[in-house]
Amino acid sequence: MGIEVVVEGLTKSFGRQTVWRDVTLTLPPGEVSVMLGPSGTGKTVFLKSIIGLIRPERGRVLVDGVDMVGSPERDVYRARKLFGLMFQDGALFGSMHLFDNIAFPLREHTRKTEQEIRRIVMERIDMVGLLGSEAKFPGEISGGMRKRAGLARALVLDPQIILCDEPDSGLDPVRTAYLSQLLIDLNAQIDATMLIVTHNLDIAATVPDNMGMLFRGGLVAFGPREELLTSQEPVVEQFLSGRRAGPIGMSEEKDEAVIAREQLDRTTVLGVRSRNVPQQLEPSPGLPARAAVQRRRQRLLELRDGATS
Ligand SMILES: Nc1ncnc2c1ncn2[C@@H]1O[C@H](COP(=O)(O)OP(=O)(O)OP(=O)(O)O)[C@@H](O)[C@H]1O
Repeated sequence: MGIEVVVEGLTKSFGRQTVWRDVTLTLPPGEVSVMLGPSGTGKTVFLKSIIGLIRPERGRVLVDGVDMVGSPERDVYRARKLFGLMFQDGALFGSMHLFDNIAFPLREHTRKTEQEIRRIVMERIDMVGLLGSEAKFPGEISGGMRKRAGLARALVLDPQIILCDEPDSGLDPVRTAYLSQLLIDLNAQIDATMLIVTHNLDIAATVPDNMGMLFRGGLVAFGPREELLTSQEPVVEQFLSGRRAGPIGMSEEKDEAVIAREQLDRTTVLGVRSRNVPQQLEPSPGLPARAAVQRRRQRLLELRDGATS
């Protein structure tokens, strides 16, 4: 089962620019969470802070007893092995074919034999639907396949926490839909805690158990999908409904084209801008049910009972 990630009072600045202040949230074990937010609000910096690649000035990120912000580098390095990281562009080595790209972390960080490495790599290649493409080079395959290869590489060390930075960037709507299904299928198969940073409202509406939103230097909301998708919070509501009027404006470092594309996304995803909660994706037929669903139900019941007692 995935590991809980507890973020407490996290503040990060670059010089005089505070990216975000006092961010507190918990990624529940094995659940899928999405972090939304206009461009430049610090979503990538947040991911990097969770894995200890960026050290915020204040706060803690607790992972398996290690504070990724304040613990000694050797402890952070050890805890980092619990993570799988999928970068925007797949971050593949152009000179290696897919098999070697995906095998790279195993050859770098373990003493496994080539036979074991082959078994693991082929299993992960199968999981992301790339069987038969292992001898291809990144330059010979589509953007969607490169993303899936990046995901396969993020999976080889059996991560208990998976961080995905804009997994949909550059993908058409159909490929994005396949990717959404793949993320849910992976969660059903490996029960890892997942955090996905995205602008894509289709992913936000159908994939995660929990959603959060960063805006103008802070976390405006984080909670169960049902709450966020029906939220009256002006920033969240505007972002999810795609209206121009509202607190999110041109100052959020977007150009007209980005705004137009995002608005198109939102209209399509949420249908006639209804505030109904879209259905969450289920694992593909033949796969196990997501263990997180039952745990989450229990967790939310306990939260509700705690609030009413
Ligand atoms: N190493 C760095 N040094 C200085 N400033 C940085 C550094 N990394 C990020 N920033 C700044 O922090 C802010 C947040 O950047 P970040 O990439 O996290 O935004 P984002 O929300 O992921 O944006 P996008 O959605 O466009 O990818 C930006 O203003 C960026 O310029």
